Amino acid sequence: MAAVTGGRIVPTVTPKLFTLVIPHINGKLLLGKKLRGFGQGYFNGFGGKVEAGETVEACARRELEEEACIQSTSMQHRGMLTFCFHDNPQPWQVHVFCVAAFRGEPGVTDEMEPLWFSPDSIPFDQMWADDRYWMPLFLAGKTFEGTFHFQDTHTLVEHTLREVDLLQLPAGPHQPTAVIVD
Ligand SMILES: CNc1ncnc2c1ncn2[C@@H]1O[C@H](COP(=O)(O)OP(=O)(O)OP(=O)(O)O)[C@@H](O)[C@H]1O
Repeated sequence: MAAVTGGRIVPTVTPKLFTLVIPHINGKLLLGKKLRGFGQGYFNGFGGKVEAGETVEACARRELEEEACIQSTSMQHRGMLTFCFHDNPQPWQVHVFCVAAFRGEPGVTDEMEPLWFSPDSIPFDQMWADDRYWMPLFLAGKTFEGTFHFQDTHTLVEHTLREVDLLQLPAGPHQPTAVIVD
């Protein structure tokens, strides 16, 4: 993809889309211990890559069901996080959802082991380095946007974070585009 700026053609890289879904009910958070794949061993919300033809919201619902065995009955889009990795030209755009109610009983899957945490026992030392920055806004019911730069995948070197009034979801079903790196 390329953008035209002041008569010059500037190559841009379309971010890869992800979801991150966190039930927050009666003051407690449901997080999952990742049992395999990217971020194995970390506690995180539930989520994953948005598939071709899928909306971001549909991905959030699907991942919650696949990874925690529950179905959201009340979900709110609360954050947009951009992760930039020094060794990867394609940034990740992660849409964070808060689940206020669900059907079913959280259960362990081959990917995640769900556990409830009170706000003062969130295991930040076993979580992604960005989580400790935006989680207070999430817990306070705020809507937020942030960009986090990682070196060597796990080392956070720089970030920006701000509250926003409104977040925009990408319109319609996801249509991945080829990454062009200049
Ligand atoms: C760098 N700092 C980060 N901080 C907080 N959360 C992060 C994160 N980096 C990735 N995440 C989340 O981790 C999940 C990975 O998803 P991931 O398992 O790779 O996707 P998916 O389930 O589609 O893949 P498989 O089908 O298992 O290969 C996904 O929710 C994504 O938002």
